[in-house]
Amino acid sequence: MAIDRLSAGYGRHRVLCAITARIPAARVTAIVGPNGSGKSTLLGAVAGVVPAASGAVRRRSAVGPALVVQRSAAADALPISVRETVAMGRWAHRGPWRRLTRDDRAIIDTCMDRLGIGHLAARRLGALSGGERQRALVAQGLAQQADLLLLDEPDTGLDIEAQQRISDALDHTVRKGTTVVHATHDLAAARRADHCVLLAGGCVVAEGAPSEVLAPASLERVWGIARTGEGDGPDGTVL
Ligand SMILES: Nc1ncnc2c1ncn2[C@@H]1O[C@H](COP(=O)(O)OP(=O)(O)OP(=O)(O)O)[C@@H](O)[C@H]1O
Repeated sequence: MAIDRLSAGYGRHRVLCAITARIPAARVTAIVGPNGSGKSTLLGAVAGVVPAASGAVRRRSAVGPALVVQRSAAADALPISVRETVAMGRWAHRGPWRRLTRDDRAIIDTCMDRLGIGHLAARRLGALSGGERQRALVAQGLAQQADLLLLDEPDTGLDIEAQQRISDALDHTVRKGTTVVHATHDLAAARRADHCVLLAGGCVVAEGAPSEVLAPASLERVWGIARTGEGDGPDGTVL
């Protein structure tokens, strides 16, 4: 996927300023940057839910991407079960009546199992813990079987098991050919990605291999701090 001079925002408030980036296919790309740097807006613009003011997102596929929003953005009050939440991932495949096929049901079960939430299928989404809910939203994203999966901070505030489940599920879908792009504050997760885009103030500061993009000089430039790795706290310091 190629993002070419993409500008987008909300009304008159321009957030992204001519973003240009190359997102490698069937790989994991991490979008990093300080709070308010435009990570969610970029994901939204790529997904088409935030309209582009100018520029373009070029993809080979005509199929829309799957977007997994931050769990805080998911409506807790909806009387919807975990299974129904994951099933929504199949709606785009099923037209207005949304009658699920046997294949759809098998995909929904597989996605719940992959995230370790099969036992929660009948529970109400709003009654789950934050980590459980996040896993349900990732399962919904996987159930869409899109070739581009966009995730907004899927790892924030999760325990190690939930993080590992999500990470394993994403690795699996990448091996099957899906392109994954996730926004994160977790530098360790960003370093594990294949590609990294660093944003500040709605602009791309650096793009490329995580080891280069997240080098101490960039971190210092963007956050005003130098993190040299060992002896400087855990690699996964959340910024
Ligand atoms: N729905 C909205 N309406 C108006 N402005 C918005 C909206 N969503 C975000 N913004 C503004 O756009 C800018 C970028 O926000 P965005 O959520 O894209 O940043 P972010 O890098 O994802 O931040 P964070 O790390 O805090 O999640 C901020 O100034 C924010 O206030």
